Amino acid sequence: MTDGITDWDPADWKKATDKAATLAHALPWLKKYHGKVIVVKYGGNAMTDETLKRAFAEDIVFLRLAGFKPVVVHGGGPQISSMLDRLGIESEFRGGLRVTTPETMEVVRMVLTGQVGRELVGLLNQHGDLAVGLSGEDGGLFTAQKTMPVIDGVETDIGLVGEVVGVRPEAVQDLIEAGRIPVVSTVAPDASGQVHNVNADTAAAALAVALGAEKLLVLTDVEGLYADWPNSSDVIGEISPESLAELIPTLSTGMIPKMTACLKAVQEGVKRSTVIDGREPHAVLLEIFTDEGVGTQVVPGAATRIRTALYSTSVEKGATS
Ligand SMILES: Nc1ncnc2c1ncn2[C@@H]1O[C@H](COP(=O)(O)OP(=O)(O)O)[C@@H](O)[C@H]1O
Ligand SMILES: CC(=O)N[C@@H](CCC(=O)OP(=O)(O)O)C(=O)O
Repeated sequence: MTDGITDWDPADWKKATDKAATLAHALPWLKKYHGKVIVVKYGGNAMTDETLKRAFAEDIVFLRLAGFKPVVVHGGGPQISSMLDRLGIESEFRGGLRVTTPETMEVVRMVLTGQVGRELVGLLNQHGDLAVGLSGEDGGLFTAQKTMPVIDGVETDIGLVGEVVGVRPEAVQDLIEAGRIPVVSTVAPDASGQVHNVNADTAAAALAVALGAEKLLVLTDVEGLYADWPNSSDVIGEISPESLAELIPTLSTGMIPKMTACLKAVQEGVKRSTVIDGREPHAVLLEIFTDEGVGTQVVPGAATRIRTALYSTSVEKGATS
């Protein structure tokens, strides 16, 4: 009789050994990032699909349980536009930034802190109640100053839009030290208490600098920075801050604040910033645990490296947003 003795199915054994090999391969990155702060900016355009949102939450909780210190800064541009639309208020962007009247500001604050941030905290907390939401108004986190972007060579008033001029990261640091995952929405008061709408890429960069983050990861809805958008799907894999500074004036739409934020983060001490495609399930883990990385990395001293797109539909998908 052989009761109680079972054999491995060869297919299951192969799966188990593959899993062990994958985990062992992760060791260098686990060592590299253990105890390090990684600021992850989750753009509204990457939040459209429920499966992707759940995969994002899994990645962030994975990083935290693996000993990293992830901090999420979220956007919500499309969600704000959709709410404004429902309320019959038109959305207007100048230089990639939303023209923000006092009425629009009320909607921005409601959607970012009351809807998008809440949803993300809920998704993360399905894995163990680690996430805590806060906004730039909490604990003096951000101080904003009205910004007047130069558009077509002219300083332009676009309303209650701010840039971050001060960060008091203590509230976020307290949460990190308590083992929590901070989830930050980017509404920020100026010195008089008037709340301003701050582009989430800009705010994420300011927070990454203030926290001394190892990395700023920016999730969006394209494979990275296209070298010749919208004509070709060649992606800039790696670029130095100096070369990026030369390129930024030639960029359009949301890529202007995004790449400016990546540049500023690296210029002010973050080791590298990377734009990755949030439409790819588990994009965060893919970026962190691969040699080449994915997306576009801004790294001091890098020679510009251009590669063909990993999937050919990138430009068409990106160009629709
Ligand atoms: N050179 C470029 N490379 C990639 N995307 C670009 C480029 N120029 C403009 N874009 C546009 O920028 C968009 C991303 O910015 P944005 O819509 O603000 O994203 P998010 O909501 O993730 O912050 C892309 O979907 C694409 O349409
Ligand atoms: C000033 C400004 O443009 N603020 C943005 C804030 C949200 C954001 O940045 O969201 P994404 O990351 O999804 O683009 C806005 O109102 O849309």
